[in-house]
Amino acid sequence: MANSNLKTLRDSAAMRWIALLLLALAMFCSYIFMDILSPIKDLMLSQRGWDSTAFGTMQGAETFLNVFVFFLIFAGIILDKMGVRFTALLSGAVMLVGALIKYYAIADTFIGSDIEKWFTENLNYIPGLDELGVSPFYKGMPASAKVAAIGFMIFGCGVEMAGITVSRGIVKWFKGREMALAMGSEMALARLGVATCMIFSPFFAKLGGNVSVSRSVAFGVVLLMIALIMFIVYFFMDKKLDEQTGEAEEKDGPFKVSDIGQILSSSGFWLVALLCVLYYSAIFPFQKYAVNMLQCNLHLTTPEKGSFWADDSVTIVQYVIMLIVAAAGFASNFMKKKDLKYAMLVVSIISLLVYCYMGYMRQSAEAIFAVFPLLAVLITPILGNYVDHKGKAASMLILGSLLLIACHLTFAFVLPLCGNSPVGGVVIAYITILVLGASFSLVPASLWPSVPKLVEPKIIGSAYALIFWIQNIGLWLFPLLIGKVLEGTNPELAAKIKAIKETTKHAVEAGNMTIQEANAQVAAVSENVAVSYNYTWPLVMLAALGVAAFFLGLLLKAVDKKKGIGLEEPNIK
Ligand SMILES: NCCCC[C@H](N)C(=O)NCC(=O)O
Repeated sequence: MANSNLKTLRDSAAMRWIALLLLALAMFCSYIFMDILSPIKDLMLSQRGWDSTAFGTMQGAETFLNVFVFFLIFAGIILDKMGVRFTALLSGAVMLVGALIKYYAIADTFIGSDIEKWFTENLNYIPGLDELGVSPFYKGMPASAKVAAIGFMIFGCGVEMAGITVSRGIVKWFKGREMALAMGSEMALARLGVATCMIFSPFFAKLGGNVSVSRSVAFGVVLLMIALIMFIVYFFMDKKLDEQTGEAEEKDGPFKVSDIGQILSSSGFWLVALLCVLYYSAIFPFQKYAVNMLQCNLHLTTPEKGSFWADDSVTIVQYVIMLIVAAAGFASNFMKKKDLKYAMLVVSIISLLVYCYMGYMRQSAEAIFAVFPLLAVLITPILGNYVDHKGKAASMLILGSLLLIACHLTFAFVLPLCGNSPVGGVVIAYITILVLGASFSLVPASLWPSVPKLVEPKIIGSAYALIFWIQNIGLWLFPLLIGKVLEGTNPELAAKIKAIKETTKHAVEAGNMTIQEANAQVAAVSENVAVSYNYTWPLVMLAALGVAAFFLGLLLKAVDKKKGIGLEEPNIK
């Protein structure tokens, strides 16, 4: 047994935070790749001949192996059996392999290749899965979308494995210290990754005036190489720590698969897992539709080409301002002097207001929505710090759910009333998105650091994996449900497209119209339809998830009090 008085790497604050930085930077890069195609859906449709179904099916493939082949469960077992550093390297490599496959699918060299031919003719039907409606491929899906889906499935395994590994790694280095602050900081950087992706993916795709979607994916691949390097450096730090501690955690009670039963028998675990799936299902799937929801409600008018606000350099300036918001807000957590702390916060808040103003002037739904992860960047570490020193994690989960309900109901019932008031509409949208961002800080900052209080250290990896698995079911299901509710409650829009397709088809057949004219008319109607959806019912459905999460939060607080789990207690005593 190692001498517990020995000074180890994690006793040094600098070393602990360097370890965190390595893990968090790797997650920052991974979150950028995760959404790399989301902001360039229109380009995928025009450059690669995909349609919305192909795009949605490819995006949904991310969770496929995790949910239906139980990869996440295996990932948890691998993590608990093999330890953090091995699993970190493995997840980094798996992410990179998946990303390279996706890159190849999108690259110009794929077009006209034998592989494209093969995939066009094959992989149309997966017996069993088609009947269940969960197949990641379908007949008529473009070959590039099929191969991209395969790559994204593999990447999805890697990124979720990385997620649980990083959480486990943070517990290893920070337990009994600033654990929630560390987790909050890691998540803050991940949120910055999402905001970075929203801005830079379209930027790279359109760089220099010629459109290349593969350039965006290549940018993501380079970042994943950097993520792997971060994990390699972390490997050596983690090894050194284990040499110093004699791997005490692992040796005191080696992990057995049967230990998982212990997790499943904990009522606290189930409440946290259910709360997690309900809450995150109302956030991540919403994120995929939010830009379109804003376009439908706010009737934004893009600035004229060539005008100041339409210039690419404004995008870069806005991103730099975003970095100032994040850096000043984050640094304020570490300022010992009160004056300096408040000065940093003021800088951060003023920069946030400037950012919002620019988003309004650019009339860009993407830029307006990019403020969502931004507030989370700013306050997740602050809330993590609060959990470390004051506790109240269960209460924060309840408050986060309440804010979620309020925001989705505002989007559903208040925003549609603002369509004719451009300034009022954007102001309400910003306030609601910022409050949602606050909710998205409250819940993650209190939920993830609570898991180590529910299970023994040797099974933390499996506990995180089980929660992620349950969460992934929601992340797979709810984007589909939102789409279905949206189509079901806006039948006139689908009818409009059907009608124009039929009218133009007849006109072409009768020789009254050229195919080009017909396509232009269909495109014009589709463009108009795309910004005309009424989002009320999908948003009510998401608010209902918030209501269920709210009641689970109340129950969790009661169970915590009865069983003395300590969720309301601070991490640092
Ligand atoms: N697009 C999938 C996102 C996966 C998120 C991951 N399982 C998770 O919950 N991470 C923690 C977080 O708050 O982002």
